[in-house]
Amino acid sequence: MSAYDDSAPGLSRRRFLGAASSLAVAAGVIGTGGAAAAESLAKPHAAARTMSGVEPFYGVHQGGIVTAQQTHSLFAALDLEATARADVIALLKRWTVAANRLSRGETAQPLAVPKDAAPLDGGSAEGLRPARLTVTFGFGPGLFISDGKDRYGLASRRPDALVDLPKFNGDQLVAEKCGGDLSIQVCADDPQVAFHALRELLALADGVASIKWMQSGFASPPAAGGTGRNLMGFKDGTNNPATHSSDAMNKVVWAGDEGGWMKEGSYVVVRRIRIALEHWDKTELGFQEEVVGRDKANGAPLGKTHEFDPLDLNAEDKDGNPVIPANAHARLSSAAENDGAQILRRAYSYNDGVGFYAERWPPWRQGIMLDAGLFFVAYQRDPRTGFIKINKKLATEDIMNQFTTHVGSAIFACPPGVSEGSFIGATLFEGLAG
Ligand SMILES: C=CC1=C(C)c2cc3[nH]c(cc4nc(cc5[nH]c(cc1n2)c(C)c5CCC(=O)O)C(CCC(=O)O)=C4C)c(C)c3C=C
Ligand SMILES: [Fe+2]
Repeated sequence: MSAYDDSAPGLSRRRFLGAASSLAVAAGVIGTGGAAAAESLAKPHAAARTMSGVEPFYGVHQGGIVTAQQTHSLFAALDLEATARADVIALLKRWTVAANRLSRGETAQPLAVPKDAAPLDGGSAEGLRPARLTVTFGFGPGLFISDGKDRYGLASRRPDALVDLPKFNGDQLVAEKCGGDLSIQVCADDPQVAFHALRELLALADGVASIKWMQSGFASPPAAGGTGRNLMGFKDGTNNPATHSSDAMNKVVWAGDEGGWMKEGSYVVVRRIRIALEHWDKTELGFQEEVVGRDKANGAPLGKTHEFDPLDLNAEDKDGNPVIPANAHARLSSAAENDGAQILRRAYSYNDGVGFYAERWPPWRQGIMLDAGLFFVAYQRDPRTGFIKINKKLATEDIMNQFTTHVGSAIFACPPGVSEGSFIGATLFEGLAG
């Protein structure tokens, strides 16, 4: 049975209801365990990585960050329409209750309504398994200040680390795929469970916030286990910091005392990066490996044998040239080349069909190209010393830029996890009137 085998004796969403409360109790115990929680969330037993697995919603940290990556993801950014802070808080309370229910395999709201009323849950996940659903909420800069206006009296609580992202060299950002006041990322091992959850959460936002953009993604685990591959065919995620190490996560991912109300939360930067796959697929294998700086088959750093061997950035070939080229992606993104900067990557590949292109120069080619690539998702304790630091270098020097274009971009503060009886983002509003 593979780690994702659905034939394991499991519970459907309906049958699951009875078992959910005892699991929720167990989740509460894990959730108060701090470092232990991070460790157990990051390394689920193989049995838990079935469609029947439940990821607890309540805990010190939000799920979906150090959680072992699910196979499907939907990331949605919303714009706030509410004029009153109380309406925002009420939405966050509704989302909390619903996200907890959904992650346990229940409907977003109880179903009992009369025949002449619309059901409170669309029912598209009825009979499906919980599929390790996680819901991760984020607050964009617009929650704190929008068009210079302090709409909700929260401007003074904007975290210093929640900066507006600078324009990077080569950015081709499309406004419709950028920004947002709030974010919801749902991840699950079943795409229907993920979409159902997102739909229900969006419905609960009616009149308070509306969707601005959405990005779907997929990440398939290899049959033999280990690191998955991106659409370029390379193992992607090898040199991520260890999610099972609470020391590493406290250093790289979770905000500390400096974060104030964000303590135990994290900052997410997302980038929709289109990859010229037609061009890449015609590129010689040896050059592909020089672009990445790693062996395509086994993921080892160039000059090394095994995937997890450390990069030797000083190694030279017999002619004195660096074994890992000066402009290789793995070199330029490494901590050693970025004053120690590190991020936790949790990217998903995307496939959005095809798009038309026309070149305005001889020989005047036009045609259809795949619209596919990487939905890059990076968590960090501080984006200024994380994503921004690393991407400044990549944007100007990375040879991979020949094949990639950043078309979407956003940043969100993902508040700490929720304890039972509280609501997502509660620490932001502590001590404020109303
Ligand atoms: C600013 C951060 C990064 C962007 C943007 C980015 C885009 C991007 N990356 C790949 C594929 C790979 N990336 C790999 C390593 C890697 N990438 C980043 C950062 C960004 N990548 C970091 C910090 C690292 C780790 C560097 C290190 O310490 O060794 C790899 C190698 C395998 C691995 O370690 O994961 C691949 C492959 C693509 C396709 C892409 C945009 C489309
Ligand atoms: Fe990368």
